[in-house]
Amino acid sequence: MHVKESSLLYMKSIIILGATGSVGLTALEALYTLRDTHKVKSIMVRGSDIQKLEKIVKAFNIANVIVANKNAIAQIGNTNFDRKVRILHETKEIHDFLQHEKHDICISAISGIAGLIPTILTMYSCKKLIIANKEAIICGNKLFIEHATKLKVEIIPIDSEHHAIHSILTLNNTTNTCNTTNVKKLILTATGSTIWKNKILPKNASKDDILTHPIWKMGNVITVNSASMMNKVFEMHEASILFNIPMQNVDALLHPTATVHGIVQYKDGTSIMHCGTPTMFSPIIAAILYPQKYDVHKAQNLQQECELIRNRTFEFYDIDTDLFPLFKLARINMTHSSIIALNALNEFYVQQFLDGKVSFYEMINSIENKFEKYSKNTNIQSFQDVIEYHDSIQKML
Ligand SMILES: NC(=O)C1=CN([C@@H]2O[C@H](COP(=O)(O)OP(=O)(O)OC[C@H]3O[C@@H](n4cnc5c(N)ncnc54)[C@H](OP(=O)(O)O)[C@@H]3O)[C@@H](O)[C@H]2O)C=CC1
Ligand SMILES: CC(=O)[C@@H](O)[C@H](O)COP(=O)(O)O
Ligand SMILES: [Mn+2]
Repeated sequence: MHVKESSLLYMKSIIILGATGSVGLTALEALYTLRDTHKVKSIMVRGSDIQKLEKIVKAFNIANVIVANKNAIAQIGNTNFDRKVRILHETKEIHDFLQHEKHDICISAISGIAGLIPTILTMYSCKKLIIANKEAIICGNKLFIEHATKLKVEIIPIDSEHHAIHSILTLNNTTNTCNTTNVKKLILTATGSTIWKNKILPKNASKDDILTHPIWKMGNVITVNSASMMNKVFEMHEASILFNIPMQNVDALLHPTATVHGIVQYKDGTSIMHCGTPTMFSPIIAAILYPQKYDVHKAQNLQQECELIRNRTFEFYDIDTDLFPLFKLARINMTHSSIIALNALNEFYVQQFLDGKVSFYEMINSIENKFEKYSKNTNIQSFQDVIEYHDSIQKML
């Protein structure tokens, strides 16, 4: 047998949920680097840009393409998809496929609660979950972790701060068990986006201000969430759920350069900080290869990482709630249903903002005011309950 053939036998198969997005494209970039050992077999998208989709499918020779938005299917008829590509668009066939088609690794990178059910279903057939989709984690909450535990799915976070914390908590082992025994606090860093950089009060913030991030190039929704600081509120819950640490022991500090991504403070008064160039390439490739380590010199674009801390000043500040009123919500005790309500309100008003229907300031005020009204304690026992509760909140808006 030729060497090439024998290595094919060990090719790891990948499914990317949200392959056309910012995280999805970076994941594809990482997987291109690993193309001798990893094969992108399936992807799921909404179908917003069929030409982009077509390019990806061709470049990676992808076998299965799930398109969630049925209206996009009509456009696919006019494109050059190879006839061998299987295109799935009916809800039942999508669900069956996700639940039963075997993949070695799932990269969950759909934005919003729309990623919850696909991620949950994939856990039946794929045992390594690399996840960026924080809304799925916080809305699924303890049900999400119980589901993964029951199905023996290994979860590896790639949200940059959670990747940092995960790297610290697994420093002394290779089994993906996070050691939190002597942990006092988990601290996430926040850039503050342009709001902090240019000290713009929310009242004066324009759409251009908000959609230009000084550090990260991301999808629109998370870019807005970053500027409103809702991203950090979500991420604190995400950390609490993933690492099984009470919210009182999770904190965030403003750190404008995003050189340090996460800090673990121990009971003995010492802390470990995790630094890295602000690019999602690092968490993604680390998670794909975990527990093996990636050799940074293999990737041209990460050479600078060696220079990361030379002549640097590391600044950390408390998060100012005059600039970021929504950060007050990080200090409120939330039930499972109130987190779902908060996400539902946020998804609704962020979309209104992106559609030009409300200003950034109105968006923030609406989320804050409506949260008081809609955050009732409702019993959530299943993923179905999560989706129904989310939908019921959005119907009232
Ligand atoms: N961007 C980043 O650097 C980071 C992102 N995250 C998190 O990762 C997730 C993805 O973020 P990001 O990549 O920025 O988002 P993008 O908006 O750039 O991409 C979203 C992706 O999800 C797909 N999608 C959207 N809705 C649906 C749906 N209903 N069904 C199927 N697919 C859908 C989109 O398909 P289509 O293109 O066809 O619309 C696209 O592929 C979010 O939860 C975000 O908070 C976390 C850390 C960093
Ligand atoms: C890359 C990543 O992980 C984002 O979630 C990032 O954290 C957004 O930046 P903010 O710190 O500005 O929210
Ligand atoms: Mn993050």
